[in-house]
Amino acid sequence: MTTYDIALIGFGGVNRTLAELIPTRGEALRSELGFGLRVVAITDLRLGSLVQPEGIDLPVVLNLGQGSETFAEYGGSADTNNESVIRNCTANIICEATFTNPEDGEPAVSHVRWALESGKSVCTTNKGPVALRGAELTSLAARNGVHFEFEGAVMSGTPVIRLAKKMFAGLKLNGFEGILNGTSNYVLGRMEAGLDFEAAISEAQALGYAEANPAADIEGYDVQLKVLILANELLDAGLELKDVQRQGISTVTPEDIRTGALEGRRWKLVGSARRNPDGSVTAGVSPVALPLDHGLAGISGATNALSFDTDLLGPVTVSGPGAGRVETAYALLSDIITMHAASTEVSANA
Ligand SMILES: NC(=O)c1ccc[n+]([C@@H]2O[C@H](COP(=O)([O-])OP(=O)(O)OC[C@H]3O[C@@H](n4cnc5c(N)ncnc54)[C@H](O)[C@@H]3O)[C@@H](O)[C@H]2O)c1
Ligand SMILES: N[C@@H](CCO)C(=O)O
Repeated sequence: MTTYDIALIGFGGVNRTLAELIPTRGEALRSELGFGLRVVAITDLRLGSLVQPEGIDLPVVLNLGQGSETFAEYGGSADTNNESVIRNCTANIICEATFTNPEDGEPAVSHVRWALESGKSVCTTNKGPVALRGAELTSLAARNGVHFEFEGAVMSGTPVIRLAKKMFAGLKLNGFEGILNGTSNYVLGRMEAGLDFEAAISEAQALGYAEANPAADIEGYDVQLKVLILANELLDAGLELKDVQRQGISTVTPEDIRTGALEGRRWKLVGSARRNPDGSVTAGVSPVALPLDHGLAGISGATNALSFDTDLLGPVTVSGPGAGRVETAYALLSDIITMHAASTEVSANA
């Protein structure tokens, strides 16, 4: 039985939930999928770092983080020591779930680079490294014979990136449009129900949907990164962040929402990309008042939906959770399952 040792970089909502899933889903993983998981290192800005090659006692560390205590009181350090932990710990897989930085992706880009350079596979839900350094990190992983997986960077655990890459073979993808931010979709829905903007954002934060700085959700930065990821991964668009036009929902007023409702329209934040006749790709994100019979108009709460425009099937739409701690932790698990399946295939063919 294979056991993968993992390191959790960032111990907030997503990686904590992964740490909760490991004991609860551990038996099913072992019996159904043929591998076990053991956490051997954790780093976090507030807690510091803890490295235990024999395996960290997860129930103990899951109780930390409410007060001012750090890992120093548990045999670790109050400093994150990210580079040394990532490079030197015994983990096979690094799960990167620190804050998304929409400007340059740091320090997560460095976290991923250190891991891949030291022969460790990486799964991440962090959009920064994937959107801003995706091609470079994918090729670094290939050069080092390890994996770089990031399904949770778009639509949390709902499979869209792997699904499109694996299942659309033989089809031509002309573009996509979708609702790709759970927080703004939740906020627009709550405003439609009469709640004010700030109260709706507070609710989305409490539910674990919002970014550390919710302006990233509200001003469209989060969807801009997701559109960039999808355009480059699925349309081979070769775009940079500045090529994706961005407008968020802060300009949508309660009055716009009321007027839209009277006209049979619903405001949604829509991210899209389309291949032009000359082969180039136009991509962007903006709020749109969709007619109620539009396929995306009925997507509510933190649910997301992505409609792919294919040549032989026409539109193919995937809908599911776009945010949430459990949903996103599952994305990391699905990345590890993918890595395991790839390793098993290699061994079978050897
Ligand atoms: N929560 C969701 O629904 C969701 C969905 C998809 C993707 N994501 C992405 O997943 C990542 C994690 O999300 P989350 O909800 O867990 O966020 P969070 O804010 O709850 O947790 C992030 C954690 O990272 C830690 N951290 C920040 N910088 C660090 C550093 N340099 N070194 C070590 N630790 C550091 C913070 O202390 C915090 O505990 C983010 O990039 C987010 O964009 C989240
Ligand atoms: N803050 C993001 C998390 C998922 O990337 C959202 O609300 O969709």
